[in-house]
Amino acid sequence: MGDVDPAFIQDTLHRPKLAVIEAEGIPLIDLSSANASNHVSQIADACKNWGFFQVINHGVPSESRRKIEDAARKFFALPLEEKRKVSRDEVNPLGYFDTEHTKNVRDWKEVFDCVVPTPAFIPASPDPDDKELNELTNQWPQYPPELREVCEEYAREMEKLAFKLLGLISLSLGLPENRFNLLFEESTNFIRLNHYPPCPVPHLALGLGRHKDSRALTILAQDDVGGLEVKRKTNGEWVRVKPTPDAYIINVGDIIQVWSNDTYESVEHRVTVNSERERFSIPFFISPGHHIWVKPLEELTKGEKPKYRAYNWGKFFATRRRSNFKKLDVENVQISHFKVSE
Ligand SMILES: O=C(O)CCC(=O)C(=O)O
Ligand SMILES: [Fe+2]
Repeated sequence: MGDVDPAFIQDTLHRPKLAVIEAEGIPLIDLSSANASNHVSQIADACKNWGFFQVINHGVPSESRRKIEDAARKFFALPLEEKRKVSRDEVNPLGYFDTEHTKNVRDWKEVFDCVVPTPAFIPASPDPDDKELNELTNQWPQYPPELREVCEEYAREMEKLAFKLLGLISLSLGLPENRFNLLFEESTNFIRLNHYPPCPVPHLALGLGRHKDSRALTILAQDDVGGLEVKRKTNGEWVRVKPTPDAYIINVGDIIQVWSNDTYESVEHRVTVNSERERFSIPFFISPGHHIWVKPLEELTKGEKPKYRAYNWGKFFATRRRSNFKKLDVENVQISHFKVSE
């Protein structure tokens, strides 16, 4: 193991297999208008069977993606002490971070988080009686100077795509296309820049441990290296999402699972690393306003029991944020904690 910090080493059960299984069958949906009549049923099948799909002809200009990818490379190439000037800390959850732990094992990665659009607010504490809000403040590095502008431009493109996808998801659940729109007023959307450096022990560590995304929907740009693995619903096997040039990978997050009363499930995924090539990825997490109470939609629970109690998104976020900062002995707050017993 050489000099590798034992904090990175996964339990035997969670170590990646050496033989990669390519995911056959993760749906690839062509969002160009010529195919519009199929979009809703394609999305319904993808959300039910995989919780993941890829989109092409999505309308996001490739220039906008190239600019943010270039800026991310420039930022992560800076010396550590430069990056640490914009480090996230116990007060500010945004900025640079290289000591993330997922399920208490350290991830082989470094990240930069920013919230867009601004201003965005979250509760000051997890305490339900504390009504104080804090504004989320981005920490922009000095270099590359264009980072802020490219993130803001990229976020505007992501939002357009997000509303297109949320509209299709809503239709696929038998709801009006704009059903979700109001829930995203005063959103807490954020962009994460991920950098996974080459790893000397790729069979023992993970770039990002198995997890589900806690927000509504994730739109991910991955580069051509590959490493994202999805837990296939049919047999629980980890399968690799093959990089498709210019495509976006979309996955349903926990909030859509709750809104849809489990019709669509948030699926576990993880990232493997390799000893030769660094990898970059950029997820955009679409998230409601802090004031939103997340619960199964009434239209979908007529004649059916809601499977979750309502939880306040802002308080959930504040609780996660507090525990994310430290390596914990207890499990992070999860939607399963709000599940109504059968
Ligand atoms: O890097 C990737 O491919 C996935 C990242 C991811 O799942 C996340 O940041 O939540
Ligand atoms: Fe994720």
